[in-house]
Amino acid sequence: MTNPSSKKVALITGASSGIGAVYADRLAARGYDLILVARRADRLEALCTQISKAHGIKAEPVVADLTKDQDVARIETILATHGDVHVLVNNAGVARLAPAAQTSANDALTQIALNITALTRLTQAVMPAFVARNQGLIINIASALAVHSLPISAIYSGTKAFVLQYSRGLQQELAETGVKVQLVLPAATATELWDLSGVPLAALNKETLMTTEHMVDAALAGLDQGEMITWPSVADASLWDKYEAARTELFAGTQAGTPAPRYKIG
Ligand SMILES: NC(=O)C1=CN([C@@H]2O[C@H](COP(=O)(O)OP(=O)(O)OC[C@H]3O[C@@H](n4cnc5c(N)ncnc54)[C@H](OP(=O)(O)O)[C@@H]3O)[C@@H](O)[C@H]2O)C=CC1
Ligand SMILES: N[C@@H](C=O)C(=O)O
Repeated sequence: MTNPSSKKVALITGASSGIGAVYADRLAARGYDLILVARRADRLEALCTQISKAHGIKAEPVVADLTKDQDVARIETILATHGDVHVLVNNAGVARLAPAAQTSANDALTQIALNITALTRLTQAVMPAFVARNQGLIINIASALAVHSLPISAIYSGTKAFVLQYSRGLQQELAETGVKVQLVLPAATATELWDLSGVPLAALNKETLMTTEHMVDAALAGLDQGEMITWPSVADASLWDKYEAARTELFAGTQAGTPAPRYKIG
């Protein structure tokens, strides 16, 4: 598939609501044509009409259920062959917040399929074209829960920890190329995700809740400032540096080759 206008295209997953819909608006305002992916065709079509009028760009809805193999394969094909896709926003995600012991296998696998498998497949599909062009941007939406587990978030936190480590690894692999991977770790943001998760939005402390507009604008401001890891709500940026320093020291401590003395072995 080739775009005859050769305009830069951003493909955004989970664009039918919440954070993804605001990314669509903001990237259109920056001049990108859009491919918007989600399951709800009516929402996608309305958004494409509204955004293309507002910003004078082309916006195409692509209906896909990214927990289904054939639907992910269709999006992989677009990413691998389109030629004008310069930005992939891996935003589609789902949370089912409940103790793991009370979570059905289906709910667990849905979170893994969407938050991990689809994100990985789409990233892997677009990377060869980006690397060949030595240009491209992948924005991976993780969560503050990537570094924190609650008694109701074992599976969700696990999926977001994957996004964190996968993105960090890619950043190192691609460091000498023109391909950028931005990892975004939002905290609670006011979206439909909450009511679907089992924890109603109304139950959250409003003071800890960010608007979607603030979240996306902060993430894009971080990107413009050259950040590859963006914590939209964290005021003290040195906290991540300290976390990284402690993590690096811990990893170095594992490279001993013998049991730690406290285990009194041999
Ligand atoms: N809200 C929050 O507090 C936080 C959210 N995040 C992350 O932000 C991202 C966006 O979530 P948010 O905007 O909050 O939530 P929303 O529920 O508003 O948006 C989720 C989007 O994902 C799409 N989606 C869900 N299931 C599928 C599927 N099977 N196939 C394709 N698309 C699907 C939905 O569209 P449709 O139903 O039409 O398919 C929707 O567009 C997620 O990755 C989430 O984990 C991270 C931290 C905090
Ligand atoms: N999606 C939210 C809740 O689980 C989050 O990531 O904070």
